Amino acid sequence: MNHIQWEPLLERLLEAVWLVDPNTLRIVAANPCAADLLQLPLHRLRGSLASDHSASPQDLHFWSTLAQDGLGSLQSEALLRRADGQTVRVLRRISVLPNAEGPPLHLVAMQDQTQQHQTEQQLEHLLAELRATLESTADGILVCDLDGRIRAFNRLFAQLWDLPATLLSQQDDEAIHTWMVGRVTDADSYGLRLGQIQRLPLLECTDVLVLQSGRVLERIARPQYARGRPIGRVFAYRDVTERTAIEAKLRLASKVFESSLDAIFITDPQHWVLVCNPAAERLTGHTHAALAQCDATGLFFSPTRPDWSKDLLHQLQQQGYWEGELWYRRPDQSALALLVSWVVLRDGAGQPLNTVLFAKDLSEKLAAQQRIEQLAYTDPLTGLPNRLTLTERVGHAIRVAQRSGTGFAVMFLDLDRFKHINDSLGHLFGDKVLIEIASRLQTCLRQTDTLCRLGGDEFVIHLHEADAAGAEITARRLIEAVVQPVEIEGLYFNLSCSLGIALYPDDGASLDELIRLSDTAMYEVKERGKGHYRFYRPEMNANLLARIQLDHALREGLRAQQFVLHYQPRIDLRSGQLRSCEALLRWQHPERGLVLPSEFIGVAEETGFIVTLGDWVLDSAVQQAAAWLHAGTPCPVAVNVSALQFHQTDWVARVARALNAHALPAELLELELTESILIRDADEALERLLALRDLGVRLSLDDFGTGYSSLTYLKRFPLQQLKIDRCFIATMHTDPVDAAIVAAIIQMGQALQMEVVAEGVELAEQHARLLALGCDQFQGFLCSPAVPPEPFGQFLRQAR
Ligand SMILES: Nc1nc2c(ncn2[C@@H]2O[C@@H]3COP(=O)(O)O[C@H]4[C@@H](O)[C@H](n5cnc6c(=O)[nH]c(N)nc65)O[C@@H]4COP(=O)(O)O[C@H]3[C@H]2O)c(=O)[nH]1
Repeated sequence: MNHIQWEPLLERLLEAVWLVDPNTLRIVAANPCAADLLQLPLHRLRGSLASDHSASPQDLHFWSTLAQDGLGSLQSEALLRRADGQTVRVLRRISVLPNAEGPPLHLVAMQDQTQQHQTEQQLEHLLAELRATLESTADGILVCDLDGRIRAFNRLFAQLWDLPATLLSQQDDEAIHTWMVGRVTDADSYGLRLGQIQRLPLLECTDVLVLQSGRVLERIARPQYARGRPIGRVFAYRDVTERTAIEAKLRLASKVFESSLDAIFITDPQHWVLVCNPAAERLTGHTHAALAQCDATGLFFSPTRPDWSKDLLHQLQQQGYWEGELWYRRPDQSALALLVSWVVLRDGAGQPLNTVLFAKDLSEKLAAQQRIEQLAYTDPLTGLPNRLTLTERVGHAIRVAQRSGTGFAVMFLDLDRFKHINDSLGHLFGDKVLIEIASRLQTCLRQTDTLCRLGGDEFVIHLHEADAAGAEITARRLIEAVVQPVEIEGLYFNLSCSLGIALYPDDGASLDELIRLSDTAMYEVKERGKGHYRFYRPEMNANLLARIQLDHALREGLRAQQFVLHYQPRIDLRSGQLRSCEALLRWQHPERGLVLPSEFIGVAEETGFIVTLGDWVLDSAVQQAAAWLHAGTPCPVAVNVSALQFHQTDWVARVARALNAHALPAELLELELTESILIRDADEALERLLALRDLGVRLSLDDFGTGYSSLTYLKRFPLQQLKIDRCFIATMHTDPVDAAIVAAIIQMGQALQMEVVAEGVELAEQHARLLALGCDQFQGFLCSPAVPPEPFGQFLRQAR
């Protein structure tokens, strides 16, 4: 049967078509496209077995099974062989073509798949390449669509996030996102940021994520575009743990560099400055720009080692570091001492890269050292050597003297009444006086002598190789220097000093002993009127001992009730009537008899025992006045108050207690105060005096004329009485100056409406003059000395 009749029909088809006889599986007709496909002329195609063109065993097998299974509609891929031996992949569709003239035929239509196959292969290749690229990037990549669904990720991503194997195989986006949230340290911020990134598809951003494992990831999120539109997002994760740590270290190093108190210079290997820190600018007084490109070795100098830089270069080369003390001259020409540490930095091959030098300012340390040394050896107020220096120098002098047989003198100098200055004008003023005196004393001495301040107003002088004659000359010079008028803060006044001298080796063999002995000699001067000098004599020690014994005896005496009060009347000058009396202390000593206050008040004041003794006097005098009052012979009693007593904080309360205890009206008690009491802390004194006045006690100023005699406090303080010191009364009838002073005091008292009492009136002549001058009262042997209470009581009764 001829099937070529089909060919005109087949010719029009665009696909390659065969008609195959199902029995013989021979091609009975074909179209030109089929001839082209196999590159065979039609006539050779016709009649050939379909399987002749198969290029794969599967295809041969296909035709053989088709023969057995019969007709059906099939579509499959097949590999054909062309005439030139090349294979061609086709998509083959086989369908049944009914045939009116015989059994149905197989219509085999074939589409050349070569092109498509090539495209697919190229695509696959491209995909493989893309995958390889994805895998070979240095970052972990996660690709998501706009809704956050995961489209791809690479192995590194899985590694960085420690994704477990189960998640890798599951393809569960939600589980992967949850895993990631669970890995970061701050899940809240992570979630917020991710939400923000999702809401803004065009956002490009870089974030740093810290994972709980300690790993630090940098995440770069970029939009993914297709045809100009964002279709998703690519997240690139990079492990920056190490980099972050290095950056943190660098930041720290930079902070240290910037904030270091020590100057730091970084130089090139030839020591040219490249960089320096702010401390270096402060230290040098130059800006960074001015310091850059300076030769660092030229910045410093060493006054003691001119060739220090040679040593530096040698040691840097040999050992890689150098340390030493150098100096820097600042622009204002001041020189700074520095501790410089110089270090060489080398590369891996050992070649010098840079040098770093650290410079620490030593000025404060040096100043502190100097100050410590100064403090250790000098008196901070006057700058004079202190006892330590004196000990060293005298120790040396003793050693020299022992060898050479020479001697030296030690003097103890104490300012007279310095305490008054300190108390009345304040410590700061007192300090200025001491500085002035120290400098005056210094000018009287040779360089080899040592003037040392022991403390307070006490000075010790070591007179180098001086004998008694030399010491005496120097002592006079020193006293003369002290008595010159002093002017401080516009105030002029005079000072004096007492000075004791001890000689080495005659008096003592050690400094301590010589100081003690010269102190004893100085004390002796004080005792005998001050303002002079004395050499130590062995009997002086006995005096000191006597004072210690006296103190002891006084305390014992009070316990044994050996003290008594005597009373001296005060008489109205005009009427001659008894007005009041002064209680005066007496010590009824079992062996020494009646001892007067001049022999013990000084020691009692020195030791502070005067406070106890004064309390006893106050109480006894108040008791006596109360007794006279109750006996119907009232007589006001005046009691002497020492400075130490007055400055007891509860002094007013003590007075009130004594008055209450004996029920004495306050106006029958008079307190005699000295000027020094009022001068010291005048505000406090005024407060106390007002409190005493409020109690009703009369207040009297004793020994007026001998002290400061200041009008200011006479006006300011609530005093009712002024007592003219007896030294003026004693000579007022012979010395016109003293007479004028007495007259002035009386006039002043009258002007201030104060009663004026003259003390120590012994002569009728004195009495007459005082009366003429208008003095109110007198007290003195002319009338009566102080007498025991009984005769005084009698006196009172008679006077009534
Ligand atoms: N040459 C001479 N002297 C006369 C004459 N009239 C009185 N005197 C003496 O002059 C002193 C007057 O006392 P004062 O100036 O307060 O001076 C007193 C007073 O400062 C102090 N004193 C006496 N008793 C006490 C006391 O109880 N407490 C305190 N803190 N000091 C006392 O001792 C100083 C000396 O006291 P006394 O030796 O009792 O000496 C008394 C008295 O006996 C006279 O016509 N000619």
